[in-house]
Amino acid sequence: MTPAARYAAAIDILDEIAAGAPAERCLTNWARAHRFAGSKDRAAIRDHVYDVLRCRGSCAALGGGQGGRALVLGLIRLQGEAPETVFSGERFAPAPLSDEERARLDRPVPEDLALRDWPDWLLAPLQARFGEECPAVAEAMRHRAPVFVRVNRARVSRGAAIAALEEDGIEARPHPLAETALELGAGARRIQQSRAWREGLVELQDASSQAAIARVPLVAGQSCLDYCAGGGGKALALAAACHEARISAHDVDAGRMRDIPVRAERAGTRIALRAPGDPGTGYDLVLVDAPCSGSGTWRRTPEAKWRLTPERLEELVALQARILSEASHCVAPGGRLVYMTCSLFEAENEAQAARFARESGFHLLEQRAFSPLDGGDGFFVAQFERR
Ligand SMILES: C[S@@+](CC[C@H](N)C(=O)[O-])C[C@H]1O[C@@H](n2cnc3c(N)ncnc32)[C@H](O)[C@@H]1O
Repeated sequence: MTPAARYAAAIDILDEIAAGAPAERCLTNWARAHRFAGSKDRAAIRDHVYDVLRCRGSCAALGGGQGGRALVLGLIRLQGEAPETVFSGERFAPAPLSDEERARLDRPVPEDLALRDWPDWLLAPLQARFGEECPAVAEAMRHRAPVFVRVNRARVSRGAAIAALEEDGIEARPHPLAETALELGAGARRIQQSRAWREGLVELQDASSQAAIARVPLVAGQSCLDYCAGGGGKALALAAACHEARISAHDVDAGRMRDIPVRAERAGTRIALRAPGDPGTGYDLVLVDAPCSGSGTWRRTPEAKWRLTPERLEELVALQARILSEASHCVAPGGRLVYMTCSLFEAENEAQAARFARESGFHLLEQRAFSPLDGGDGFFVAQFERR
């Protein structure tokens, strides 16, 4: 496909998304209906769609509307390309610009583009949390997130992991957020085909999550419950950090833990699965990686930022409070509870931690928030001790 044809495909897909369909489903359906498109075409189209979703407000302002064509015109302007090279009307390319679209190109570019890419109702929480850094954080959230892997230190050194990735043509360099973190460069898309990944030397995990896990003081012989284990990302990181700890995983939805045994085997470790509603008690450490807005990860899931509503955020805050209360019963006297979210908002982070400390028999020991200005996703970790 020509570059212009890929933009034309992105226009069609963005029209479907604007009509309410989820982006992933639209991309899959498009690929099924266009079998001639190769993997490079599909990757480029996907990048265009996600670049628009990340910057939907500024693309709409620059392109003059919310439809696929206007959004892609806005994206081309944002990227500093000449619109006529894409909107050429040549075979499979988008139709040439109309007079109205052409007239739009002469209008000045608005100055507050980064803030337009953040939902209006969430500007106040962003401002409250980040103050003077708010525009820089909003700007960072408009760009693609780096790809990070966690080196499985139980298996391999950081240097050996870098060498193994290089054998498969994947560039990797250490990232300062965590000793286990490698940021991938060229070849990152091939990570799950690499020997290093297949043999459990590395696992995909954001650098902020790794930095948060590095703060968890799990020691040999202790018992640990990952109360909201999902696919087991945090449980696996804890197991790698402390091979001699006994780690259990629990989730309200057993199906979400389906991959944990396979992932644990690949990593050369063992994680015991608990049935939903039967997490057990008396753990030295309980981790609550709570369901949240996911706002810290919106560079990867930009659709979610336009979908979140004030009502949903309120529901999430209430759910987090409920889960913290449930999980607190699993902690042994004198044990620790660690609360994590991948949110940027105080309501889900500092305010939630302060409320829990006020209302429970737990004492807040420390908390740390990470923002995309640190390099990884937005993330929050708070540690409590049971009195
Ligand atoms: C942020 S995700 C966990 C991600 C996971 N820890 C990882 O690193 O891959 C939150 C998880 O909480 C689970 N969850 C939601 N409500 C819950 C509840 N009441 N009790 C336990 N788990 C719950 C969800 O099913 C979801 O898997």
